Amino acid sequence: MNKLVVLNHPLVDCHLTVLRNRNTSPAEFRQSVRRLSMLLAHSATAELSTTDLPIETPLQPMTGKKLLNRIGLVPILRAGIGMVEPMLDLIPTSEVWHLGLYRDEATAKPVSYYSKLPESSPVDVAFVLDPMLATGGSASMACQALIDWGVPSIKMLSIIAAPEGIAKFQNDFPQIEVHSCVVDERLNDDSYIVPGLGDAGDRIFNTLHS
Ligand SMILES: O=P(O)(O)OC[C@H]1O[C@H](OP(=O)(O)OP(=O)(O)O)[C@H](O)[C@@H]1O
Ligand SMILES: O=c1cc[nH]c(=O)[nH]1
Ligand SMILES: [Mg+2]
Repeated sequence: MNKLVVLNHPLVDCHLTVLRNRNTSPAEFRQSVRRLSMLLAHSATAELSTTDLPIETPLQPMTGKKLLNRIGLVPILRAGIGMVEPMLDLIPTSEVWHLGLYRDEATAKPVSYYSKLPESSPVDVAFVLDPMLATGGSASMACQALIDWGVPSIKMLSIIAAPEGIAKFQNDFPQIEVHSCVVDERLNDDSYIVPGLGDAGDRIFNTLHS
C-alpha cells in the first residue's frame, strides 16, 4: 500500500500559491492554511469508522452515522496550531493534544519543549498536524511520542513536504500514512524546503522580524 498521499487538485495549487507568495499577509496566510487543512482533512479522514445513528428527519425516521472512535488532533507547536481550527470544524468531538517542538537552528534537529500526554488512555486515531515536513525530524519525534503513548492509528498531515523528509519518515514509520498537499523539490543548505514558503510558524504568527 502506498503510504504517501499527495493531493493533486487545482484548488490546492491555487491556495498553495497564496502561501508561497512572499507578499501574502499573515491574515491571508492563515486563511490559506485553514483552507488547505480542510482539503487535507478530507483526504486523511476517508477511512474513519462510523456507527449507525437513528434519527428522524422532518419526513421520516432514518439511520444516520456518527464517528465511532476517539480522535486526537496533535498539532506540533507552533505552526501546527494553524491547522487545528479547520480540523475541529470538521471533527468537533476531537481531543487536541499539543506537542511543542522546535528545530535547533544549528543542527536542524528537533528539540522537545512541551508534552503533556497522560500515561494512559490514548486516543484511537491521531492526526499529527504540521504544515512543514522538511528533514522529517519533528514529524518522527511527534509520531514516536504517540506510539509510546499507545496510539494504534496515526496519520501525518503536512502542507509542504520535502523528498528528504518523506524518505526519512517512511523509513522510520513505514506503517504511517502521510498526507501532503505537495512534495517540493528539495531542502536547501539550511534545511529549509525550496521553493517552499519560508518559516511557516513565523508567517502564521507574524513574527518574521523577531
Ligand atoms: O522536518 P523538520 O526538519 O523537523 O522541520 C519541520 C519543523 O520546522 C518547523 O517548526 P519550527 O522549528 O520552525 O518551529 P515553529 O513552528 O515554532 O516556528 C515546522 O513547523 C516543523 O515543525
Ligand atoms: O522550510 C521550512 C522548513 C522548516 N520549517 C519551516 O517552517 N519551513
Ligand atoms: Mg518556525
